[in-house]
Amino acid sequence: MKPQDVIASKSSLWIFGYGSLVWKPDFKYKRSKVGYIQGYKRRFWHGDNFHRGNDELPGRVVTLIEDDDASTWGVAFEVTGSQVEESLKYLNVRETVCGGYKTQMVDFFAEDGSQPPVQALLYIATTDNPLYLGPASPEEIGTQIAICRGKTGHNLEYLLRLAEFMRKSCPQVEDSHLFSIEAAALTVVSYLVAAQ
Ligand SMILES: N[C@@H](CCC(=O)N[C@@H](CS)C(=O)NCC(=O)O)C(=O)O
Repeated sequence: MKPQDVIASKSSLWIFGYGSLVWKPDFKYKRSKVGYIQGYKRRFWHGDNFHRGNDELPGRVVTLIEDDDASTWGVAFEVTGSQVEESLKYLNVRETVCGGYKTQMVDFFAEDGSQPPVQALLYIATTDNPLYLGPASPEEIGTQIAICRGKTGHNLEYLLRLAEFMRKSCPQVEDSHLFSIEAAALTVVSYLVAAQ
């Protein structure tokens, strides 16, 4: 059986989100927990020519970059029964077909320590992905996000919703990468508004 078939045959599965999934899972799930994964840092280094950008002006969305000293906070969603296949089918289109992400299993640690770590599926866009854009300054990334939009909406919404989630649900986490890009994007927006 292919790994995807093994996963889809499970009666229960945890799916970890760290980007748009934290604020817009858009699939049915039994329960969710805020928590983190170890060994990865979240970076706005993945391009998006569908949801939040297009071929001429690709947007910037997050992916995970391996870093033994880092952890990334987000939300894990438990899907059970028919929700497993339904969520995987939906996410395959949203994440893999439209977004260039691939699946990977990691250990998820719930914030409340209510359970030992559980294996969770996540979607990651690796550096060999044709949409990978790589590192850039907060100002460059913020400017790109401030001016891009795609079929799902503005790239700015993607950024601000993630920043809002981190402030509300993970206030103890200082994500300088995320918040420096947010500040840069809002500065660009203020200039664009003033120039009108
Ligand atoms: N895989 C990450 C990132 C997911 C992500 O942002 N994927 C994009 C695909 S490029 C998406 O679903 N966008 C939908 C949207 O922007 O509303 C997560 O777990 O949240």
